[in-house]
Amino acid sequence: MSAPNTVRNGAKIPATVITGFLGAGKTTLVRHVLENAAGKRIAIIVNEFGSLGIDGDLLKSCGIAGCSDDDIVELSNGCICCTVADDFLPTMQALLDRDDPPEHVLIETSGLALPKPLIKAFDWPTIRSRMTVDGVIAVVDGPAVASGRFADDPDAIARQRAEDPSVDHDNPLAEVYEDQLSAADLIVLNKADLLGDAQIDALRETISGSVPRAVKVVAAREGRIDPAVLLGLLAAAEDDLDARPSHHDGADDHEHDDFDTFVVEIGEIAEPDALVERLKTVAEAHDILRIKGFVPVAGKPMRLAVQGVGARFRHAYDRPWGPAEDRTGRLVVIAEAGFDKAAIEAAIRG
Ligand SMILES: Nc1nc2c(ncn2[C@@H]2O[C@H](COP(=O)(O)OP(=O)(O)OP(=O)(O)O)[C@@H](O)[C@H]2O)c(=O)[nH]1
Repeated sequence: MSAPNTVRNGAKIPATVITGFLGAGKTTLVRHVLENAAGKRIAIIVNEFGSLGIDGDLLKSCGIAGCSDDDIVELSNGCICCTVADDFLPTMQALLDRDDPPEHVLIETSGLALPKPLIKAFDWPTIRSRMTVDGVIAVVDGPAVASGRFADDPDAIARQRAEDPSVDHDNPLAEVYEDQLSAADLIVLNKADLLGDAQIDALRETISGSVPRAVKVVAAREGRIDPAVLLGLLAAAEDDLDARPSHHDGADDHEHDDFDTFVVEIGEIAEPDALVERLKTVAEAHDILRIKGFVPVAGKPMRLAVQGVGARFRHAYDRPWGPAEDRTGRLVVIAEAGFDKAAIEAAIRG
């Protein structure tokens, strides 16, 4: 009997898990890897919290030679940490069973996903025999950390603990961020273009001091790190789970109900800059974490990709609207739960 086709010379297919909070630059980093893959056959699994597969769509429209739509698998509608058995494992199995299986698998988790349950899945016998986690890369939004986005307020925690001793954090973002960092074999301090040298040094020190073991922290712009480094960490993370503590260790399950998402549909807009100004104002007023999607602009055959992280926005035409696509704009909004959906929707529509 011949050996399974996925195990060549006894080697397992490496997988790299790319984690990091909403908007840190995970898709940007994945794109950089694909653009510099030097012919390596890479499959990508893209997971999103919202119900629209924006990241997968952005990667599919990237036009990179050798990167076909079949190599990009979208797992939308729920964080991968909670859908491991239902979505992730069958997807991985299908990739491995292809006639021409990938040489490397990149998994971009949602910005709210906890990486540990995903790494644990690689310890399951059916996957373990054929794959290994080469490394977990945590992408960090440098300016967001510098602004205290993920910081706990010790006084607030003390007050909450007095009422409920099981309270861990007062800031739900902190818990997700810390879990993502704790799981990492390499931390990419991204958006270095928005930071000064002294800030980068200080952040590197703070981050290094906050993780449970020595992990390299590398500053980057637009996720530009040599793929040979990113895809060659040889960490076998599935063998090393205890070194990656999670706030949810010991818990059977966890919830994402600290955060919520919805989609705003809008018609053709007249002018991109006016929309972006409106979005900035809404994002600030409602403390929105992430807005992203595609919008039709009057008179333009191309669709406008809009990306917002907090109140920082970028927009660019990415590809023409397809003949079968309705020219309806769809923007995914993600924020801490309890926001005023109707007010946000009205303000975005203008
Ligand atoms: N200034 C600056 N912007 C960046 C950098 N890297 C990424 N961005 C921008 O940050 C925004 C979010 O980047 P993405 O790569 O989509 O982030 P993500 O982590 O995949 O986002 P989610 O999947 O929604 O969590 C986009 O507008 C990017 O163009 C960087 O190094 N500098």
